[in-house]
Amino acid sequence: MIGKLNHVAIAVPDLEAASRTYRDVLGAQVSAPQSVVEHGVTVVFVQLDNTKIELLHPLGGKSPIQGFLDKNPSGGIHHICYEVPDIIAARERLKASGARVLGDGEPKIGAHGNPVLFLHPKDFNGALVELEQA
Ligand SMILES: CC[C@H](C(=O)O)C(=O)SCCNC(=O)CCNC(=O)[C@H](O)C(C)(C)COP(=O)(O)OP(=O)(O)OC[C@H]1O[C@@H](n2cnc3c(N)ncnc32)[C@H](O)[C@@H]1OP(=O)(O)O
Ligand SMILES: [Co+2]
Repeated sequence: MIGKLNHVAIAVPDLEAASRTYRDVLGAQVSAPQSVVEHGVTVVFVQLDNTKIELLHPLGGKSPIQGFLDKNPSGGIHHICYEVPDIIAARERLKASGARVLGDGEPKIGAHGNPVLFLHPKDFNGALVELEQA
């Protein structure tokens, strides 16, 4: 069911500083910040040869990543995103297996323009999992 690693997301307290680190210290290709209001984050993409890094910062007063940053003020790895060919089929299979699909269970359009869902970290060895139909 899961295919490629689409991205690894890092929640950061200072998006500009994190962007500079990836661009100037690690020599990576870094995008401009992109506000994704529906997801409550501002995101910067770090393009790698074989996957992407998402640098995330809370946007608005109800960001789902604010709690994570409160607990991890220096930031940290927030989630991993796997690609699936059919996100509805994946959702149904996961629900049938007892995994918790977060939110209302309906896919939203993510930062890459594809439908995404999130799975509870407690069901996946403490890792927040995102699925993206690609
Ligand atoms: C721009 C879109 C972009 C894209 O790729 O397209 C994105 O990726 S948007 C990313 C932001 N959106 C989300 O993260 C949506 C899914 N996340 C959530 O629904 C929440 O963050 C949730 C439910 C995972 C955690 O919410 P909250 O922190 O408010 O709840 P708790 O503090 O009660 O946490 C419960 C339990 O889970 C542990 N936890 C929380 N976040 C993480 C995490 N990122 N990785 C691993 N574990 C996490 C937390 O420590 C609690 O554990 P406990 O042992 O009970 O303390
Ligand atoms: Co993501």
